[in-house]
Amino acid sequence: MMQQIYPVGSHSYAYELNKDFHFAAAHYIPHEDAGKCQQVHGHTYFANITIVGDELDHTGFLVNFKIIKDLIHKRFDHAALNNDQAFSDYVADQFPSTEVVARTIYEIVQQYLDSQSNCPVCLQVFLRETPTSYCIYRPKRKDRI
Ligand SMILES: Nc1nc2c(c(=O)[nH]1)N=C([C@H](O)[C@H](O)COP(=O)(O)OP(=O)(O)OP(=O)(O)O)CN2
Ligand SMILES: [Zn+2]
Repeated sequence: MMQQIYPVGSHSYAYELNKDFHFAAAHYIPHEDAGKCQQVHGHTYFANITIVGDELDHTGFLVNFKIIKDLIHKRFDHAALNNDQAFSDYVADQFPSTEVVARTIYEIVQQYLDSQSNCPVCLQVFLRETPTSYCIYRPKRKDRI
């Protein structure tokens, strides 16, 4: 796997953790304006997830790298994204575009982080769909940054 640093906005948290992983998945965009993307096709997605916080947990981790990968990889690797309940063929904001998949990954990760007593925060999800196309999803925050 290529080792690379991805752009992250400045923040004042003490710890910043990044987890990289791949997953292979099929999808289509169910709208005629999506051109060839209307046809079912596959990608080897590359994800980089950035998590920040000020406190470590009982293991000395901000969050376990393995859990972050498993949350996404176990659900989406070798999956047909359009069949996953996170996505819909009827609402554009839920079509499995790079943007929506990146946002969905954020939502899954942050939901897990919300259950942790040391309160880590997912700052952004970088999602590469092809060698020439990627999206960064950064939730809007009023606090800390
Ligand atoms: N804003 C978005 N635009 C497009 C998305 C998307 O998710 N968000 N998706 C697609 C297609 O699904 C396709 O997977 C990617 O398209 P594209 O980058 O055009 O792929 P190519 O490999 O053909 O790119 P080249 O750089 O021309 O080789 C389309 N648009
Ligand atoms: Zn695609």
